[in-house]
Amino acid sequence: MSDNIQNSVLLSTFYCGRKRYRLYFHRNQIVWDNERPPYAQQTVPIENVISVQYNNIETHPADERTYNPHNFTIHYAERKESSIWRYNSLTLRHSDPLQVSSWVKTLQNHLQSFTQRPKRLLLFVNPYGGKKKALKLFENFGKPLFSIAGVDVSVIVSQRQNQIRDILIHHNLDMFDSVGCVGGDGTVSELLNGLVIRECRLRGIDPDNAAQDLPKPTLPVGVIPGGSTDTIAYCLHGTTDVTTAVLHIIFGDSLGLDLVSVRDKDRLLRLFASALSYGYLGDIAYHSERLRWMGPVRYEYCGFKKILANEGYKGEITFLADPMSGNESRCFENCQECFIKSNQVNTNKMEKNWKTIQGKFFMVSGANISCACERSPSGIAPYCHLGDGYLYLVIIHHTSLLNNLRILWRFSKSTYTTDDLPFVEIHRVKEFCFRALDIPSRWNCDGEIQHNTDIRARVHCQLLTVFSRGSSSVPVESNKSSCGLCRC
Ligand SMILES: Nc1ncnc2c1ncn2[C@@H]1O[C@H](COP(=O)(O)OP(=O)(O)OP(=O)(O)O)[C@@H](O)[C@H]1O
Repeated sequence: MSDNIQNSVLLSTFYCGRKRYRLYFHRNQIVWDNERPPYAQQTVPIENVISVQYNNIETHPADERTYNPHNFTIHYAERKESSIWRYNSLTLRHSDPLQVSSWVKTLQNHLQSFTQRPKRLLLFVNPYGGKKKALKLFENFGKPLFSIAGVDVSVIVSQRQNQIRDILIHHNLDMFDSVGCVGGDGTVSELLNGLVIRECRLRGIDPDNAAQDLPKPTLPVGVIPGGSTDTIAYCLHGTTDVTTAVLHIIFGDSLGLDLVSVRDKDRLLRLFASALSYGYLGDIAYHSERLRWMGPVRYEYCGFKKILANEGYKGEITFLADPMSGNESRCFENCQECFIKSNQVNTNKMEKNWKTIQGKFFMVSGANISCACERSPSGIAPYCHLGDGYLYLVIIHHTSLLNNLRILWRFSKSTYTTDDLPFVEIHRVKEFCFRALDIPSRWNCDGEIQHNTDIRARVHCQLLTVFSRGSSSVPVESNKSSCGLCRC
């Protein structure tokens, strides 16, 4: 932002209805206060302003719209509780049109300097996920806000699985400056896989060649929750509130999200953003898919059946470990850990410290983010950051049914810890391999089933740019008491 814009000062008195307000604009803050008691003052930073517009004069719908030179509206967002953002507006009136135009021009100039804000968004809507309400969610909460913000949104409602991925790989996207989706983790997964493969295609890179680095997609991504669990949206925004997610896209602020590639011997199977889980969670994903008609409750039903069965899966895990010493910070807005990584050249100079564990496991998970969601406010890897370049390998050895219930109960608490549970191991890793040694389970990869059991997973630091300001550091206590793990 240029110094001239930065230092501009405005001060006027306006009417809002019958109330008189003194309005200031200085150092990027809009402040208004009542001229008469009660003397309430409100401040809105310019970066929280969505748009500033003249009001229209009410005319016959057939007539051309004319604006009222005496009235204007400041559309802005304010943080309510914890991570939740809400839309608000302030309409002001002045008898002198010059006063109004000076405010409108100055504020609009400031907003134009936010060049990171999206103008032309390609938005995919998955009508099949969650409670099948994604389109309604967009129409009710997304469309009006994007219109106020002046974002031109092109909507594609997906018609089949993997269509989003295919469109992104094969179509010309030059007319868009951003892409987004309304859906659950599976929809986000289609989006990110499509974008990375597209970038490979454009740059002539073979994604199946593990020796080549995967390229970073150029388009930033917006994630609007519309699925069943919405772990990725929750970890990005600290909530699954749709309005909050839409406002995060409109603000245009972004952060780098790590992605993890999953390969078998010959090829790239897929990339994921939240978690890759084998055993208990893999089986839940597999069995619950056929019960989709039950809605999100299918996860509880399958989880309950699987936990009672208490099966164990023999396997071998080999991982490239990193000493986790002292790293118990959580990933919130303005995260220093992620910021440092965004400025670091990825040298991959880590000591090659491979370790192998063989055994019978209840569950093996590679978490790329904390995997927090409404029912598990800390997730399975509370200290995993969005863009730290690490995976958290959570290994739960096969144990008694009672111990399984203990771990599920812990996952549903915001004060999650496993230090006193000898059957749980957590390692911070860059890469891991898994080999099934007897009856195979499946992998649950961002909620999607992956049948190849023998895989190699590697993290790619901040490969995706996502619209988000991060979640608030004030944790929200879960108000649901059911088990958290089976829905992660
Ligand atoms: N039109 C469609 N018809 C059928 N399947 C679709 C369609 N569009 C997308 N899909 C697929 O639907 C599946 C489920 O979508 P999604 O993951 O978004 O919802 P969910 O499983 O209810 O939510 P979550 O993953 O957050 O639990 C994904 O595999 C996605 O690829």
